[in-house]
Amino acid sequence: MTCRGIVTTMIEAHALTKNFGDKTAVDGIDFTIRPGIVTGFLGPNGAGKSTTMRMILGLDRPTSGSVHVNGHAYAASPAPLREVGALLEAHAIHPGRSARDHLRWLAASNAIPMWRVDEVLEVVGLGSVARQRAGRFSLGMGQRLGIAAALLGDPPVVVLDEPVNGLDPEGIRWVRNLARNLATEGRTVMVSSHLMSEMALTADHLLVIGKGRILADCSMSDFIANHATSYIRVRTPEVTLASHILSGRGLDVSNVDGELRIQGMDAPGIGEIFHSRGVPVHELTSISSSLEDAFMALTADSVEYSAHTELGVPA
Ligand SMILES: Nc1ncnc2c1ncn2[C@@H]1O[C@H](COP(=O)(O)OP(=O)(O)OP(=O)(O)O)[C@@H](O)[C@H]1O
Repeated sequence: MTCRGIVTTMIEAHALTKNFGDKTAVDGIDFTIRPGIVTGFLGPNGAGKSTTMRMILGLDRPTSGSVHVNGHAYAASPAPLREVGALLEAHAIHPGRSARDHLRWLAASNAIPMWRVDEVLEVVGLGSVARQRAGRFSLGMGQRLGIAAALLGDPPVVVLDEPVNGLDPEGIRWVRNLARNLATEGRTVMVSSHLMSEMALTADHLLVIGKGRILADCSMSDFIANHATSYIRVRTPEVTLASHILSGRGLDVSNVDGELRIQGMDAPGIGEIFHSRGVPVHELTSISSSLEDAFMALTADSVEYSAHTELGVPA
């Protein structure tokens, strides 16, 4: 599949805000989504991801601020499906219509040639069920059909809201590869998720949102370097001696509430040193905090519905 669109297309938001009554869903955010990479839009439930994407697509009107695709509001686009392809969480497909007819109807209303319908049905793996009624489709098949609709106009910008929802592992891998291929072709690709583990495998750049605000806007590699930590935890009654010995070996040692956290050597190496110096060790554990942990820590204050409130005790 080739990208016939403009390869410099970007999505740019300035002070983008959306209130629903007295609820602020999106709170004055600024961001730029660039072409040629996959940007992961990550946040816990209720963070404002869908509302932001709906504003990008002109389906919700910002309360204030703006979001532009290729320099203009998307709602003003003369050929919307050729400019932005989108998969939203709740996509309306007439249950009695076949997958093929659904796409043909979309194609006709966007002046897209009919041969493109069969092409995208093959791309998403629905070629063999193209004439079946969409109402009988599984959640995963429905997602594939939604993605087919997003790709129909061969758009330079692709926005996918939680695309792996309902997909089996093979489908998840397929979406991941698809997003990466679309970016490699020079398209602007924005993918939302509430799963850090998924984004870690898909995104080049991360935009983390919590309670309507941007919490991080950085490359995936910077996020990993800054947030994914690993160290060796040591508990010993000889804290001062142990710390002195390890620091003398050039290791990075910190004392956190009486436990030593050591970076620069693995657990067996540290154990050997303590053994040779006769230092008693009560615990020697290799700790690695995952990206999921880092994401949870970053968004901990922004989670709307958390499960750690005890019954009867208000949060
Ligand atoms: N039409 C609406 N009316 C009132 N409140 C809304 C409306 N749409 C969204 N909200 C609220 O705005 C906030 C952001 O919702 P949004 O759906 O954008 O979050 P999200 O990050 O996409 O979450 P999820 O992953 O659960 O879909 C939530 O508190 C939500 O309840």
